[in-house]
Amino acid sequence: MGLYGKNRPISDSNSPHRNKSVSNARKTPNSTGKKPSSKSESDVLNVSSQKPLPSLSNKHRNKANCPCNQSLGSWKIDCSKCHQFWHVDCVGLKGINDKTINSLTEYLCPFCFVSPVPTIETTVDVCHICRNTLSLQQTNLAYESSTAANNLESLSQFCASLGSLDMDSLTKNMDTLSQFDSRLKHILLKENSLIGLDTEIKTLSNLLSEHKQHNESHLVTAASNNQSLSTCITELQHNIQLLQQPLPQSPLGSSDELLKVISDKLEKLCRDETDITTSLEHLKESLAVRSTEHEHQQLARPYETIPTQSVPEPAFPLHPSRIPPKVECSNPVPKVPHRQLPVIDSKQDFLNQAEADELKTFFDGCIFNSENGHSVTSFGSPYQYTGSKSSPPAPSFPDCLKPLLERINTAQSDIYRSMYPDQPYLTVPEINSCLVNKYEGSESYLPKHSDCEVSIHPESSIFTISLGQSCDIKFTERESGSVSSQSCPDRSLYVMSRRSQEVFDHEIEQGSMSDGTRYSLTSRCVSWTHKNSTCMIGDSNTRFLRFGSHKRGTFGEQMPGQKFWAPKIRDIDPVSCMGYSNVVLLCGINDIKESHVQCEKDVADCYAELKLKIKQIKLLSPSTKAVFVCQLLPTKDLTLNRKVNDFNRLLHFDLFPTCKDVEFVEGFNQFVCNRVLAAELSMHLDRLGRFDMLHLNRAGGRVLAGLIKKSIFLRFHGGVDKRRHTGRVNGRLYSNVVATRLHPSGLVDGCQV
Ligand SMILES: O=C(O)CCC(=O)C(=O)O
Ligand SMILES: [Fe+2]
Repeated sequence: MGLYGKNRPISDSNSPHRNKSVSNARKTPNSTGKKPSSKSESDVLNVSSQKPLPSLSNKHRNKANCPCNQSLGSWKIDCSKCHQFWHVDCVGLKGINDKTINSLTEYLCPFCFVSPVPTIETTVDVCHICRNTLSLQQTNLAYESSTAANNLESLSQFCASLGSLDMDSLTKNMDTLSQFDSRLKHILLKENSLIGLDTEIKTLSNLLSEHKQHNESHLVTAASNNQSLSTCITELQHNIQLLQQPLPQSPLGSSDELLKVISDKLEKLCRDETDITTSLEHLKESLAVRSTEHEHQQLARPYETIPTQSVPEPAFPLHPSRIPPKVECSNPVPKVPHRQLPVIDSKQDFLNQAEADELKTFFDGCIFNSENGHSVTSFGSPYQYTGSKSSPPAPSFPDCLKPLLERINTAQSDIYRSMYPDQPYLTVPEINSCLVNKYEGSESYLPKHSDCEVSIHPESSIFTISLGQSCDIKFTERESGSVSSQSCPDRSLYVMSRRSQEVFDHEIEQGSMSDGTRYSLTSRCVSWTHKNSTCMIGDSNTRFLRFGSHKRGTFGEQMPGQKFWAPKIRDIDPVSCMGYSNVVLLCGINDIKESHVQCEKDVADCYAELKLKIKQIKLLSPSTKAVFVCQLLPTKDLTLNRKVNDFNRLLHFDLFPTCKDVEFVEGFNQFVCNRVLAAELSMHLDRLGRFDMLHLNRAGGRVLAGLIKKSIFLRFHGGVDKRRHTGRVNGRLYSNVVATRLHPSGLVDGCQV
């Protein structure tokens, strides 16, 4: 076989048999002279005998011409068996280069290729293309008939049962059912919109009665509106009750009667709804006039005291559409002292001479990768830092470094325990990585930088041991530009905190070293899970939240962190957040609980204090990616709940839309609005089993922990910020604390924990 390619071009125009059409060579099977089979050909093949079968006898073909009989001008390939030439395009080899085709040792053309599926038996001279196709058809047919046979029995059973059906009554029943179904849908739709309307009316009439006390001028219209509205509401409620009553039991077949009862009630409801909507419009108009006038008065108006045990009605007449005014923080944000030292500890002669000599000899034999002004190698967990040109491999700690690592970990533990003496259950961040820098001669240097990498544990100290030639390391406070330095003689140690990296840069200037070699060994606690590091600051409701690596009861290894106690907003210490990727704040209830917080403006002041803290955190800790704020949880005290509502509304309408990288802790709304859930999650107050609706119990703590964890991980998994300056914040609808009313048992119901 071969190919007519560039070297052997044969175009159809060059072909000696160009004018001989292949189809001319075709013969009907009978004309081939072969003996016809006993069955007729169309019987065997199950094909129409009208057209001649595409049989191709070898003898009649013009083998130099492609059977397509067209001059396509493409290369040709010949069949190994029948030696018929074909255009490469005609046999589906278009695009394959001539080299590949020439390298084929065998090629069977469509006439000679026999499909691997069994071909049909025939004595007729049928070309293989047709045989293959027909054979496939036959196989399919066989399969389909066997499937049909299998299904035949169940089909015949079904047909038999169809015969015994009373089609008339079936059609009737179906009609009735579909009518019933569409009317039911209608009722459900109406009921939902009516419930919504009912709530809106209640809110508006509460607002109205509130306004009545302060403004008499519009009282007449409003009062008459209110009166007609009240009548309508009573009607509406009556009708809804009627609808909710069990419908009369009807004997089979009287579904039409049932439907009539329902649709009568429905019609009545619709009429009432129209009346109410009209009255509502009037009411809204008269309220709109006055709400502007009273905005400022309202902010300064003291909250009325609502007795906890005797008020059956909702305590929150506030409507979410009343967006609170923007709360301005004094600008610029007052500075918080960062309280960080560039070096928290240092020791001369940290290593003895023998230890130092052993290490120097070891490092002299190591391969270092070139960086700006110096070179590096590393051991333990890999430490990757911004601006690095090389990613040196990090083999495990060599034996000569192990005793040193142990000493450093003891020092780390001492520093950590002294910082958090009251949290002995916390796991000390383990120093697991050592980066060795090699400086050779006076030309070498270390560029200005800070070790504020996300992979370093925020509570890890950073230990640097110097070996060989001494030098000075220079620290610059970023904000003020003030400079200090630390001398690093042979065998000495200096320690920096991770927090200080948020405010200081360090460097070794060119010329600070004389000739000779200096090695520095910098050890840290490093892991990629530290990108989730979280600083939690909160009141007593955070008491059951624990960081640590235990599977149950802690946030686990994937979310390392530290908890800080802040009963009031003023106790939030922005310094504790430094270096953490996430900050979670759950604080404020004890502030608004204070007796001097008497009106909406006082609540706004508490909120402004929180907003200021958040701004300070962001200034002090550039590494912090997001501050997550928890809404305040409602309490058993109805008056306090009004303040809770006002505070939360400011979070929604002021904090989240105006402060970048401030996030919700997701899921709080369900958390506080589900009465059963809320009761289960709050502490028991007394022996009677009444709930302390201010504090979460252990289960409540677990739910809260779950919500916090979910919010943090959601953010990392591409949560999309869809903030809008409307009733929706971050794509979520703002919702008030659930309306509080007395439970029949006498316990306050509805708002919780
Ligand atoms: O060589 C030193 O003393 C400092 C090393 C250092 O700052 C670093 O590796 O990040
Ligand atoms: Fe550094």
